[in-house]
Amino acid sequence: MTDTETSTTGAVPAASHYERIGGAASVKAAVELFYKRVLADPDLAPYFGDTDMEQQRRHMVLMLTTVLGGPNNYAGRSLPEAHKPLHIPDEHYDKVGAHLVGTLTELGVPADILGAVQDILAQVRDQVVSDGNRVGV
Ligand code: HEM
Repeated sequence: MTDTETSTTGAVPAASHYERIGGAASVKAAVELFYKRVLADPDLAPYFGDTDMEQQRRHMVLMLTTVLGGPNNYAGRSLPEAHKPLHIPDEHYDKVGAHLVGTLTELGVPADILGAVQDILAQVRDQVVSDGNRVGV
């Protein structure tokens, strides 16, 4: 048995992905690095032209915390509400996903947690991408 599984007595609960990567400080570091990468990407930066990046980072920290099994304090908009008006094509979704996975890889996140994040990226794609032209293009 690994130290991440629940013990047979049930006395030691399994650590969440959130706890295993180092909790709040690690998620905050990951989100900062992630948006640095996104804003340095000329295909993606224009989406964030009118966005308050402080607030954006706060929302993403809370969302990633929840996704990784930490405390659920996310109170932002739903993924479709936030993204459908942006008309994001699959190719830009793929780039954002690659930046997220690349960031987590760079920070040394274990492979099983990376796999779980990739599964979630596949599950929520339809809530984020949409057909049609990008606003302003
Ligand atoms: C799994 C993928 C994604 C997740 C989990 C995610 C998460 C979030 C969250 C939590 C917010 C804040 C919502 C709020 O303010 O209430 C947000 C907003 C935003 N996202 Fe994403 N996002 C994803 C993919 C993308 C992609 C692919 C793009 C662009 C290519 C993008 C562009 C934006 C922009 C521009 C905003 C801010 C909209 C505004 O300023 O009103 N997101 N996203």
